[in-house]
Amino acid sequence: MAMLAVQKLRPVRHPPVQGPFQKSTRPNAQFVRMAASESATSDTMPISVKVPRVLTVAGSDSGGGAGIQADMKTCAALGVFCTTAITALTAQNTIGVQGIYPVPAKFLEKQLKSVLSDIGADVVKTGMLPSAECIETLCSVLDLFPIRAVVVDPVMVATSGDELAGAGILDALGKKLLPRTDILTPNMPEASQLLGGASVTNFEEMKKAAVEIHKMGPRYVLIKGGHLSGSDDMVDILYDGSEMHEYHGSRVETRNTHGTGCSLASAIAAELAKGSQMRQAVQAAKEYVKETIQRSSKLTIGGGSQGPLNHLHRLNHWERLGQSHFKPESLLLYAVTDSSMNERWGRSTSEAVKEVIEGGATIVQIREKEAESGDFLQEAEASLKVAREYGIPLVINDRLDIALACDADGVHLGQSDLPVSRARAILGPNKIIGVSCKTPEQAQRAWEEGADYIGSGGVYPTNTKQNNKTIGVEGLRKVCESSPLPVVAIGGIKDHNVQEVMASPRPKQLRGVAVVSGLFNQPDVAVAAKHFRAILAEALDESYSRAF
Ligand SMILES: Nc1ncnc2c1ncn2[C@@H]1O[C@H](COP(=O)(O)OP(=O)(O)O)[C@@H](O)[C@H]1O
Ligand SMILES: Cc1ncc(COP(=O)(O)O)c(N)n1
Ligand SMILES: [Mg+2]
Repeated sequence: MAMLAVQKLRPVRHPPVQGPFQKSTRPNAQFVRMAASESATSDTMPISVKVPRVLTVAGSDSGGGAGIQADMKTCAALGVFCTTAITALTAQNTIGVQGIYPVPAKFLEKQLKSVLSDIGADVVKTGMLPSAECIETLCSVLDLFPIRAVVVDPVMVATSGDELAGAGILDALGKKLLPRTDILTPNMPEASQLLGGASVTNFEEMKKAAVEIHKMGPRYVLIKGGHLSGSDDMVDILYDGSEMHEYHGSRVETRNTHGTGCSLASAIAAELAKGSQMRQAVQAAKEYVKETIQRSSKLTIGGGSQGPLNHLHRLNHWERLGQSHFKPESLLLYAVTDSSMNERWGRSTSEAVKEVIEGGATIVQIREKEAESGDFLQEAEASLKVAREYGIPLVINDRLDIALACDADGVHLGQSDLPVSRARAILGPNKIIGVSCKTPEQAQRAWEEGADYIGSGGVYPTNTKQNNKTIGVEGLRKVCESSPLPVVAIGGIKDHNVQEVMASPRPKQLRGVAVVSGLFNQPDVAVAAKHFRAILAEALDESYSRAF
C-alpha cells in the first residue's frame, strides 16, 4: 500500500511549564490549553498548561475491553492524555481471539515517531508486542526521545487463553526491553514463561519469581495475583531489588476481568505521568482497578466468559441504568399542579393530586411559584403520601431543598435552576431529575449531565408561565431528536391539540404531554384526566396503526 509522504520528523524539546493554571484544582484543568486569541493579545505569550501524557504501544482489541482501548479509557479516567502506537489488530470479543493481524515494524516505527516527535510522552506503556522485530524497533525509537519511565506489561496470553505473543519474543524482550524497563507487570503464567516454565502458582512462588525476574533488568517487578487459585486475596507483589511490597485486595466474584492487566499497567503509567513515585503509582493503580472491577461486576456485555470493565464508571451513566426507578412510560399524562387554580375550585393540592391520579395521571409535579417554603413542604408531603398510595411518581418543581426535605421521587429543574450535574450529585442515582429544554443544545447537555427526562416547550402559547417563548411542534421535534432522553411536551397543551402533538409521525423520544389548566382549572379533575387519557389513547392507537 502506498503511503503518503509526510514531513520529516525530528525530536522536539518541550518548554517548561508555566502559567497560573498549573496548580489549579478545577477538574480537567490539565486539559485546558488556552488559545492565544482567547487569552491574550497576539503579541503576548499564550498561557500553557502541562498535560500528563502516556503513549501506549499495544494491540487493538476490537471488543473494546483490553489492549489499546482499555489503555485509552484508563488514562481518560485518570485525567491523562493518551496517544497510541498500534502493534497489531486483533479480532477479539468476550469469547476469545478470532484473529491477529500484526502491523509491519516499519509502520509501527512511523506511529512512534509521529507521536514522540510532536506530542511527546512522559511515560511509555507497552502491551502486546507480537514479534522480536517490533520490540527492536520500539527500543531503537525510545533511544531518540526523552521519556521519564517505561512500563512493560509482558502480554503473552489473553485471559481467554489465546496466545497473543509467542516464546519467540522472549530473547528480544530480555536483551533489549527489560534492561530499560522501569516496571514489568507479568501475571502468574507470564512470570512462569519469562522464567522458562518455572512453577508460579502460589504466594511463595510469586515472591521467588519476582527476585529472579528482577535479575533480567527491570527496576521494579510487579507480579500480579489475579490468577491465584483458591484465594480470596488478590495480592500483587512489588519487588525493587531489595524489598517486597504487597498490595492486597479482596477478590470480586465476576466474569468481567477481561483487560484488568492492561488497565493496571496503564493506570501505573498514568499515575507516573502525573508525577507519582513508583510505590504510590502502583497503590493508586491497584485501587483504581479494584474499584473498577467492583463497579463493573454486574455488567452484561457480550455472551462469552470474559466481560470487559466499565473504565469510566465515575461518569456514572451505566450504573444508573440499573438503578433509576424512572420509567419513561410514566410521562404519558404528566400532571403539573397549580395552587391558585385549585383554590379557585375549593380543593387543596393533595386533594387535587388524588383526583388527578384517580383519573389516570401517570406522574405528578408539584409546582408552587408563590408559596412560602414551609407551606410548600406541607403540601408536598401531603401530596406525596397520596401519590405513594397509588404508586405514582411525584416530583417537585425547581426546589431541590423541598424535594430532599420530603424525600420526593425527584425534581424538575429549569434552565436557571441548579445545573443537572449538581442536582444529580446531591440526589444520587435513584431520584428522578427532569429538566426543561427549549433547544437541541440544552437537550444534549441534559443527557450528558445525567437527567432522566426532558420537558420541552412551550409548544403552544400559555398563560400559566409568563414570558415563556413558544417553540412550536417543530421546536419540540428538534429537542426530541437531540438526545436519547424521553421527552414530555409542555405549554398550552389542551384537549384539542393533544392529537397534533402526539399523533404520528411522532419522534420516538416523545412519550407524553404535561398539562396544567386542562386538568386543574376544571370543575372535576378526575373527569378531566380521564378525558385526556382517552384522547391520548386515541392519538397513540392511531399512530400505532398507521406505523404498521
Ligand atoms: N476477580 C478479581 N477481583 C479483584 N481483583 C482482581 C480480580 N482479578 C484480577 N484482579 C486484579 O487485577 C489486576 C490484574 O491482574 P491479573 O488478572 O493477574 O492480570 P492479567 O489481566 O494480565 O491476567 C491485579 O491487580 C489483580 O490483583
Ligand atoms: C490486544 C490485547 N492486548 C492485551 C490483552 C490482554 O488482556 P488482559 O488485560 O486481560 O491480560 C488482550 N486480550 N488483547
Ligand atoms: Mg495481562
